[in-house]
Amino acid sequence: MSTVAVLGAGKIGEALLSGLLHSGRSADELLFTERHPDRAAELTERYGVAGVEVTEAAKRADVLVVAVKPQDIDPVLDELAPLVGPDSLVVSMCAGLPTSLYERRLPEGTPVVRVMPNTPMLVNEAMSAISPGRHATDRHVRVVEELLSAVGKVVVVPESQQDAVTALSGSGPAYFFYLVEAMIDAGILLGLPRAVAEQLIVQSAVGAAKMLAESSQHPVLLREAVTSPAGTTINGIRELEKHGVRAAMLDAIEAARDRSVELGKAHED
Ligand SMILES: NC(=O)C1=CN([C@@H]2O[C@H](COP(=O)(O)OP(=O)(O)OC[C@H]3O[C@@H](n4cnc5c(N)ncnc54)[C@H](O)[C@@H]3O)[C@@H](O)[C@H]2O)C=CC1
Ligand SMILES: O=C(O)[C@@H]1CCC=N1
Repeated sequence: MSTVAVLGAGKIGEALLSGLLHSGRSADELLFTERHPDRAAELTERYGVAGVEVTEAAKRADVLVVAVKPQDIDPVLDELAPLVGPDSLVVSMCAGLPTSLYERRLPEGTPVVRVMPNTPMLVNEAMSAISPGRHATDRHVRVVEELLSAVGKVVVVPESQQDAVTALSGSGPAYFFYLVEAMIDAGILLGLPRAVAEQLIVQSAVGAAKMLAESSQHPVLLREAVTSPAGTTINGIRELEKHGVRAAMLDAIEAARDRSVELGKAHED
């Protein structure tokens, strides 16, 4: 088994470490770097994974997964440049950052694969989209596919689609959580105890997600099956339409895509 080092163990870095451990990987095959010592100590205590310096991570790991914020990428590239080369494999999970940025800043021929995962990796239900850079071969793509298949589903997409993917599945869980939050508030408005409202909505979300994943029916048909003629649901749908919820979703995801593009542009030469 290959050794994987996560560079920057924040929310997504932790989700990856935790998901890989869940999937049966041993803590000895995982490493991380983290600039905040308290955070590093917390993760080592929680998962038994060693926090190391980037030099050691580059020496010991077969796959280096960059999971710092896009705004923090410059020092990471400076640190990595003398430590990697054509025999390394660098995986970027940073929103917006193109593989060409890494290729420009790292030694010629360094293979880079861009990935957009999401936080359900914590429960082995991630959706990850991967795109090879200029020097990444089919073998590199397979290595990354195999790594991320352990923590969820994986698709390979052209890098030109990564900003859209980031807006849809990278940010997507936040929009579902937001909706759930709003529906729980509605339960409070109607006078239900908070704990009951939470249970009703969370289980409805789990059930709806399972139906989406497991039935072969289109979401429109699943919704129609809940919407009885002259019933309750259609009254609710009319309000959603009046408030432009569908248009709001289109605008929201377009705005997220635009921000991903902007994050990439901030690192153009
Ligand atoms: N949070 C999410 O749902 C998703 C995040 N991403 C991407 O993952 C990356 C990380 O995002 P989050 O985990 O949310 O951010 P975060 O802020 O929680 O984690 C980043 C971590 O990197 C550490 N760090 C920064 N510079 C470092 C350095 N030079 N050396 C070692 N550690 C360093 C920070 O201390 C922090 O713990 C971002 O680029 C984001 O676009 C991608 C998909 C989903
Ligand atoms: O909000 C962000 O920038 C990151 C990327 C996708 C999800 N979270």
